[in-house]
Amino acid sequence: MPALDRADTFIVDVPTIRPHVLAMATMHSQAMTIVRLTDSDGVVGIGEGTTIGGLSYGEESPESIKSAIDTYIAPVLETCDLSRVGETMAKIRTCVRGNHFAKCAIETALLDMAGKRLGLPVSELIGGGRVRETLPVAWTLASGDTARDIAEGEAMLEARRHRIFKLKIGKRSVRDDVAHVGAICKALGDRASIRVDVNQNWSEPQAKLGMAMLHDVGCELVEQPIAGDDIEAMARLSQDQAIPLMADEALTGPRSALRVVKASAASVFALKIEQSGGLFATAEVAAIALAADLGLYGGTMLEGSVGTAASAHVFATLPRLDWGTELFGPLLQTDEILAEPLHYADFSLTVPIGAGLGIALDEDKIAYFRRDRDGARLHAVNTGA
Ligand SMILES: O=C(O)C[C@H]1C=CC(=O)O1
Ligand SMILES: [Mn+2]
Repeated sequence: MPALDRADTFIVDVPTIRPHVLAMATMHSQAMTIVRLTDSDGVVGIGEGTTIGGLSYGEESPESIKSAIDTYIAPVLETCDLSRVGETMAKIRTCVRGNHFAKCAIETALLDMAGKRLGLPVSELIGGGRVRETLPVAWTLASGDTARDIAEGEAMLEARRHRIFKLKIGKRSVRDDVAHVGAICKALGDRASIRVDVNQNWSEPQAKLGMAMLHDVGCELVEQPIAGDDIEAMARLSQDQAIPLMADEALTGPRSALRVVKASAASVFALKIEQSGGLFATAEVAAIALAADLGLYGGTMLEGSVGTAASAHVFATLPRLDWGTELFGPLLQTDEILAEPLHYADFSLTVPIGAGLGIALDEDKIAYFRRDRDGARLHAVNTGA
């Protein structure tokens, strides 16, 4: 039986190509907690735990992901047959509550190992297996400046990289935000799909006003306008407003997905592997949405290439992907940590075909960007504020 030989975890900080302005934080770099598991047969698997703006997005931080793995999950792995992914994850769940991002990083690494052992891509080990080779990819316009966002959108269209744009709003007044979205819809809307993400920052009255105004300016979708735990208010908005409401922060795994469906609180689900608690759990969330005839969208926590590849393998198994994906995380970073970058072309990402995740780390880049290599080089700018 393959047992754990080594579990390495390290945080990697890579700068972003420009400030990324969200309602709750402005990012200047991304912090990725990478886990590398090696088993007694020498098989290696990698996974990623990543969030946005330190603790400003969710309940786990890069540091808490690392500490949950090092202190509580690795000792459980030492007692497991690592070739049995489901059994290993079930054992971890009995010892560790919550900590979905950390669990997702581990499950990703175990699936990478399982795929390498079997000679199959991870997408063949999830749900009903792979049904698509490429995924449409949105880009987030979030420079904080309308003219710069329009220029960036034009450049993306010209390069045939993206024709779906998500705008991050919720930081300014509703009217100022809608004016910003309206200007972008006017400039790009006949050639692109324009959506917004409020990241929970509106009250219900603000959301009522904002959603009605956004619909009028040509915006196609509103992601998580209000608090993700206010299912009743999401249901009122979803039923009363013409513009579709997409649930994001409200979805933290299959049970929450069922609650949202039962309340008719959203018409589209943003699927996220980390928020859901892993790749298998994401497939379960998707199954609930499909059974309820909701729209599907492949979301991101702005992971780097490891988490993005893992997400791509899950999204490649979805029979429907009505709203595309936003798996652009690696493109927001100034540098690539893979030996071979993921392939983006023709408005799409190609799902890797090799065994496991089908990717390999560039060890020199990892050595350069590791936070423990030369102290807190980028950490100060990575905490949100
Ligand atoms: O969906 C989120 O809330 C997180 C994220 C996705 C794209 C982006 O720019 O931020
Ligand atoms: Mn979102």
